[in-house]
Amino acid sequence: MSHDICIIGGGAVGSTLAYFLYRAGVTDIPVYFGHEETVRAVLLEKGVRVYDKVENRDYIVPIIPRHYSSPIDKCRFILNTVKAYSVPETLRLMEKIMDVGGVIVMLQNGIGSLELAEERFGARVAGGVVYFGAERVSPVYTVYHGGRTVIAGCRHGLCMELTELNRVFKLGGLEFRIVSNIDYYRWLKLALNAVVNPLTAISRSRNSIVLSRPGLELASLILAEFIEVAGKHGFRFELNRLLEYVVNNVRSTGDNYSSMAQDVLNKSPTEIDFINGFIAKELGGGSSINKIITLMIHLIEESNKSKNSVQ
Ligand SMILES: NC(=O)C1=CN([C@@H]2O[C@H](COP(=O)(O)OP(=O)(O)OC[C@H]3O[C@@H](n4cnc5c(N)ncnc54)[C@H](O)[C@@H]3O)[C@@H](O)[C@H]2O)C=CC1
Ligand SMILES: CC(C)(CO)C(=O)C(=O)O
Repeated sequence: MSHDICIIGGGAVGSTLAYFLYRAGVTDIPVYFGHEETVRAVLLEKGVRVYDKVENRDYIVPIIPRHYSSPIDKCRFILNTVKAYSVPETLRLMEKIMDVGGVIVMLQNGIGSLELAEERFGARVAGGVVYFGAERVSPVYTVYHGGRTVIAGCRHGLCMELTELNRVFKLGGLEFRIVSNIDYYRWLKLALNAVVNPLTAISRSRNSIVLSRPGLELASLILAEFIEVAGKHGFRFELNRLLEYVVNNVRSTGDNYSSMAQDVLNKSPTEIDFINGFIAKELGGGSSINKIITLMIHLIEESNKSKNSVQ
């Protein structure tokens, strides 16, 4: 079956994107899930439920649920919204469902997922950074907490096809902005996630915890190292402006549990190696704050796996 837009990963971000497409009048979006039970639950609900906290309204978003092991569509655009650690499992699926001339948009936080997809699909891949907060309350229920922007672009060429996504998402109320320097925006987003995600995961708190005194002190320490690493890659950032950017973004998603806090609360693996772990590695070893934070999150992951964890 031929479709314009398909989504891989019907979690918080995938469901929210399906919601904005639904608002634009697109109702036949195949969404690929990781579990058969979720496919059945979506069929039963006749869609995924999305609560728009900004509007204080609940929606059943009609989608076509698929299991990732049964790739039966041909898609012009593939929006990949699985977690970074699940991306390798989706490479074969993307190969099967990408139409001739199709474009993949990799929307994971951190560094590594876009690179992996580019290795396989070359210039047919775009990167995207998501500036909204969404919480997966159950496999078929997502709360959208606010923020209305996705920034996307290709690293090898212009990807003019993306203008079509810009048009359709705009109709639904989401700004899908296309840029020629997507790497700059990926680094900027890395700064935000390096602060918000581990601090909320360690404290098991909503994003607004970052605005507390110790939150902001830790943010400065994390960002100082981030600036050093970004500089080595040719991106210059200034600490006070980065802190201001983090504070503004935390304010607009303050009620959200970051994706990493959700992972920790759900006892799932986290994306720490793609975020703070990446920064620590690029610093070249030693006992950096990003290294310590990475180890702390790994410790929490271990504790979540073991019986020692307090329920
Ligand atoms: N939740 C948020 O507020 C934000 C999340 N992000 C980023 O977006 C990405 C997705 O995050 P979330 O939506 O929060 O994650 P999530 O955990 O809610 O959703 C991921 C979905 O992918 C599915 N999945 C796993 N393996 C799969 C496979 N092989 N095939 C198909 N589906 C598979 C899972 O079952 C799940 O439904 C992450 O990189 C995250 O860091 C970025 C900005 C905001
Ligand atoms: C923007 C933010 C911090 C929203 O929670 C996010 O990217 C995430 O949760 O991973």
